[in-house]
Amino acid sequence: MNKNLSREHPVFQNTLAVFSLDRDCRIIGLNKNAELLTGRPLGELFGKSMDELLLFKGQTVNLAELFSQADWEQSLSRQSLLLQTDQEIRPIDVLATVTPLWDRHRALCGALVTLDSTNESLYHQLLLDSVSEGVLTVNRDMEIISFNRAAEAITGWKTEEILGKNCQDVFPEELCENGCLIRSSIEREQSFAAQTVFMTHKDGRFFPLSLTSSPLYDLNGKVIGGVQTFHDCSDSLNNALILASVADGVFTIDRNRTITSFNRAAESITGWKQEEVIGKPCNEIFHSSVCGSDCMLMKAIDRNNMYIDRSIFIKGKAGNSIPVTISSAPLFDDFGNIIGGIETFRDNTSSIRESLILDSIADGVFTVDRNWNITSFNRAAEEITGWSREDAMGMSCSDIFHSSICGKNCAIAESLYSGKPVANRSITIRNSQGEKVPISISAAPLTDHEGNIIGGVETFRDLTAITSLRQQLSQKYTFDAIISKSAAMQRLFNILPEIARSPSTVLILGESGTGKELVARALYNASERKDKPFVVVNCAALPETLLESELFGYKAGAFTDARKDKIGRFAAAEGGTLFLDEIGDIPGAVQVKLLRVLQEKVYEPLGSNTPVKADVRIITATNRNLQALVKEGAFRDDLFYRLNVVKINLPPLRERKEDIPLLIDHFIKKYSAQQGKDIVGISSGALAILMRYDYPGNIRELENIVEYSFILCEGGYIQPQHLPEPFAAGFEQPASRAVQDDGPQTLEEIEKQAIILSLERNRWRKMATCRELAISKDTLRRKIERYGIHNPLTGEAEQEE
Ligand SMILES: Nc1ncnc2c1ncn2[C@@H]1O[C@H](COP(=O)(O)OP(=O)(O)OP(=O)(O)O)[C@@H](O)[C@H]1O
Repeated sequence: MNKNLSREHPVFQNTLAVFSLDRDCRIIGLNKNAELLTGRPLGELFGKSMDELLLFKGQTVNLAELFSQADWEQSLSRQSLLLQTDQEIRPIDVLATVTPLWDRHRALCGALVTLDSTNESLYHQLLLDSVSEGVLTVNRDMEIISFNRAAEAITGWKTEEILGKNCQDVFPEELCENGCLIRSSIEREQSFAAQTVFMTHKDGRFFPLSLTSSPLYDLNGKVIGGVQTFHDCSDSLNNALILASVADGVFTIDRNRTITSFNRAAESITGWKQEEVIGKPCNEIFHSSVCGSDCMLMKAIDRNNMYIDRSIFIKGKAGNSIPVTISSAPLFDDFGNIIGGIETFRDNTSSIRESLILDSIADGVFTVDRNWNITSFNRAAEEITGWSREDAMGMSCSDIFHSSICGKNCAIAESLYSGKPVANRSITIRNSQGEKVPISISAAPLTDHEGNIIGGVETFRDLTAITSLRQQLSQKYTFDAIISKSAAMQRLFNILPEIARSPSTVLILGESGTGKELVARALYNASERKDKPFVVVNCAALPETLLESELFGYKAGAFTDARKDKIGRFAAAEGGTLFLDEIGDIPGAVQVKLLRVLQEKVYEPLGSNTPVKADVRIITATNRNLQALVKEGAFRDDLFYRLNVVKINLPPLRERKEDIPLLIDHFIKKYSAQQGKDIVGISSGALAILMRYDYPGNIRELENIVEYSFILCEGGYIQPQHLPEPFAAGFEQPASRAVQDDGPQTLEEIEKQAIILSLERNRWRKMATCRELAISKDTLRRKIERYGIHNPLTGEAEQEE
């Protein structure tokens, strides 16, 4: 090293030694004079601490400490500094100036240290010109006494044009009057760092500047003026304005977790003001549920990774808990180095409130988008279906519910067709275990404020408990296979077990189809003879001669064709029950024989004189008026009295219409099971039609109607048009249109069809269609246009009333 180098050295006398330092006061650059002064090249000094090089008043100049002080940017006044070289410490008499360097987030990122020799004005100017920030100095009278090259470039003014002029005359800005920073620095002997103000360029343009103002001291520490450094911050201001306008909260931190920016939305979400939080550790502000080792932002910085949409809770200034969704990412400088992190956060209070409300509803609720994909799924829905919200979200609703009406009988689609919500429809779904769950659903389309269909909402209630209750109830309405809730039949149910147990003959009276045979079988099933045969003979179906041999059998040779013995139905029913239907139709000869069996419990087969014992319980039935037949002499009165020991009267269906829904339900289940169809019930419209009818054929006729409607109804609910003539008259729908079975349709397709059907029904009259669909005329016109619907008769999209 050059030990002779001193302040007298000619090179140093004419130039400046300049060092550039990073934030930790390590040397990251120096000029030729600095190399000459220290006698060491850049390679040796790079990365060395500046503190090791300079002593100030005999002490190490601890720049880091200086940096941490509020007014650190105050230049060190001219003092005798000791320059420490490898071998020795030499005093040099220089003016040392430390100029702070700020990054665009207003964070201190380093400094320029210049060591000036005694040729003040020249070196002062050289110093100023080598600074990339604009520098302006004024005396106490606010006259401009220096203006560097960067200041010229930024403001458009030349030094010679403004030197000696009053600063305010050159820069007549609004803030000159009251808020002049440089004047404040002079008056208060205080520095103001990185303030953003607007300044007028020489060409009249208005632009933002970031200003730092400090007092200017003489050698005795007296304030002789002020110095201002500044740079054009249009870019960073634009960024700041964008940041301020973003609806999400945004804040940035440096690598030490210190908050370096905090936007307006962040202020309104948390209640903190920017000036209260800048410079504070972020965990002291947010107290979030992940502060500490789980901090997403520090993870983002440490791992150079992004974390998106994490739901956490933070604390507001008032101590309130705020649910937010955060996304964190590292923040880079222009050279790609990570200098901190940025976090955006969105207040979820309202959506959480909505989902809390949804979750508090006891009914299952889910919504779908226009393609039937589930967009929300509440807690009750999870419980009823067994599917978790995570699994259900985004899936097609039919894949979750597997219900009997999924597809073309979809309740949401139906509510679109009818323009009315569907309410309380009972269906079955399969839960995640594949088990059937009975539920009651209500459905409606979801529309936005312009009436556009954006999806559908369905609420549903678990009917398992209700169903089992209903089953218990319906058990009350059944006796064996007989179903009825009518008072007369309920009385019968009460005495049927008694009758079944007794050996007495039973006479069942009732119109055709009222269930006489059913009652006879029920009596048999409940009797002690239930393990023995139950034999049915329709007395009206056989001619007189045949009936006798059918009942009592015959001996070989009894008549021409009787080649061998044949047992009769009495013998077949031995020990069991013989049901003689249409007993009013038996001829006189058979009446006699029957009377004998009833009285003596014996009979003789045809062609035999040997009596045969008969242990048979006899139940008879007729739809004829036996008493009238007795009166007419067509029926033996003694037989009548023998048969009429226990009489059961079955009322016609028209006298117990309350049984109709119950019976329909029963027959739907019966035929669904038989035919493998998924028909789950009857629509209220179809039921209303069937309730109005009188049923001369009684329950058999009702059963036939249900069986018929199974031919037309392919699934879901039996509708009026599925009923046989004449019930279905007037309910015909253009089948090809109403239900197009070519795969699942989107809500839009269904809506289009619903509109076409309604237009057709209303003969293309707009107002009537609007009324039916409960939409406005504008909405209808928009939808007609959107779907390209045309009146086939006129070819026009709309027809005036
Ligand atoms: N209460 C009921 N519950 C369930 N099904 C019934 C009931 N009553 C009648 N049925 C059904 O109606 C149909 C006719 O009943 P059933 O044959 O017992 O009538 P019936 O009075 O004997 O008729 P007929 O006088 O014409 O012989 C049968 O399929 C039967 O199962």
